[in-house]
Amino acid sequence: MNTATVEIRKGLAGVVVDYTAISKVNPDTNSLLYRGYPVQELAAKCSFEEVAYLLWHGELPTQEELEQFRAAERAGRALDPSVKAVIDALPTTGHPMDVCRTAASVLGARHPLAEDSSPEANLTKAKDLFAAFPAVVAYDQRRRRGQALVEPRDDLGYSANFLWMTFGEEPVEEVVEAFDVSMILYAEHSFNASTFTARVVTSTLSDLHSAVTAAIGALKGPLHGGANEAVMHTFEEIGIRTEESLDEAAGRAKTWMEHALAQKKKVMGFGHRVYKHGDSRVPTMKAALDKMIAHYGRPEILGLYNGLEQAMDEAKAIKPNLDYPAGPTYHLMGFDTPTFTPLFVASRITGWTAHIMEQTASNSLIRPLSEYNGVEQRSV
Ligand SMILES: CC(=O)SCCNC(=O)CCNC(=O)[C@H](O)C(C)(C)COP(=O)(O)OP(=O)(O)OC[C@H]1O[C@@H](n2cnc3c(N)ncnc32)[C@H](O)[C@@H]1OP(=O)(O)O
Ligand SMILES: O=C([O-])CC(=O)C(=O)O
Repeated sequence: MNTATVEIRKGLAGVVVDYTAISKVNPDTNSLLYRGYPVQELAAKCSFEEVAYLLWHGELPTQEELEQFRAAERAGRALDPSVKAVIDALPTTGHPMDVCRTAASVLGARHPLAEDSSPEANLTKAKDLFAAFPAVVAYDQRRRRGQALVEPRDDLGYSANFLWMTFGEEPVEEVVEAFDVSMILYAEHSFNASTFTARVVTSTLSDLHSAVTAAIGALKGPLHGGANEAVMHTFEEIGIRTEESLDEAAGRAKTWMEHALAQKKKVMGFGHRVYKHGDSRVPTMKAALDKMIAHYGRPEILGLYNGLEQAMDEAKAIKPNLDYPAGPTYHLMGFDTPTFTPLFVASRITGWTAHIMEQTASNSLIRPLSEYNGVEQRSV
């Protein structure tokens, strides 16, 4: 084919690849629906467990279904000793996302339904991963701090137990609510890079854990999930000074941003492939961040947040994405910066596995074309 007649869509930008009934991202109205429900409404009225159930089943659970699901989730929370042994064998100098990727793979290799990709088996495996992952993320942060494993508590909900296993202290309700909101907002976002990766792997008729393991690899990068960690590195580079006023912090952040943009730097936590007028999830996540700033009494964090946002808006009119308010929220809660993207993994397991099941139900091998632009045919 003549190159002049071929339209190359780098990064598949603007290309519609398939149907999905799981979520609808509408950049014109800045809206995001999970199975028809606005995500803001789900964040205000539902628990993360209910939202996970909705993503997999297409409907919110009845009270009885929720109780059954919660009981199964609580029964699957303990860290599998073989997964713990593998984590313990990994260096603490490596990135926690490598630990997540390895843990997903080990959980797959040990699952009794590993090679069964029937709808029932995939649903079971999705729910098992959902239940098992908080222990992986929580334990990995603890071991890096030289702390021992904290066993799960089955009298706590998903988010309260996650915080309990991470910090070994019963969290206050306000913090649990903000964390739960972040899990709901991170759960699903149509054909983003990691979900698409999971669908590509699934399209070869490979298994669910292989698809999730690959998706974790895709999420790690700073152009995708790794941006929540990168946002905190920006805050740290500017310098977090607890004694500083909101205005002083905002001033320093603005100066930092002006300098960064003058050097043509990409600042993580801003911009989005689909949303060009702001990310639908940011107002809800920012409200959760505001509550945490008030709860922990940290106005300087708001100063840094506002300063960067204003300077970016004035210079390039580029808006923050979900990772921007999520990063400082997790920081205030006490998570170590490299743990932020693993928190995203724990949440996005729901969306990924819903897409894996959707892809399986209506499969076609994903195999696009490329246009060759190397040297013309020649002889050895
Ligand atoms: C949960 C999530 O995964 S949300 C995304 C998280 N990722 C980030 O926060 C990483 C930072 N952001 C980015 O790199 C980009 O905005 C992306 C990758 C998310 C989307 O990018 P694309 O749709 O491919 O747009 P692209 O990167 O081409 O940017 C268009 C223009 O805006 C600029 N731009 C976009 N984002 C940023 C940014 N964060 N900082 C500075 N400039 C930016 C680009 O430099 C480019 O400018 P130019 O036309 O003068 O060259
Ligand atoms: O949709 C995207 O490209 C990235 C994103 O916001 C997400 O995965 O949540």
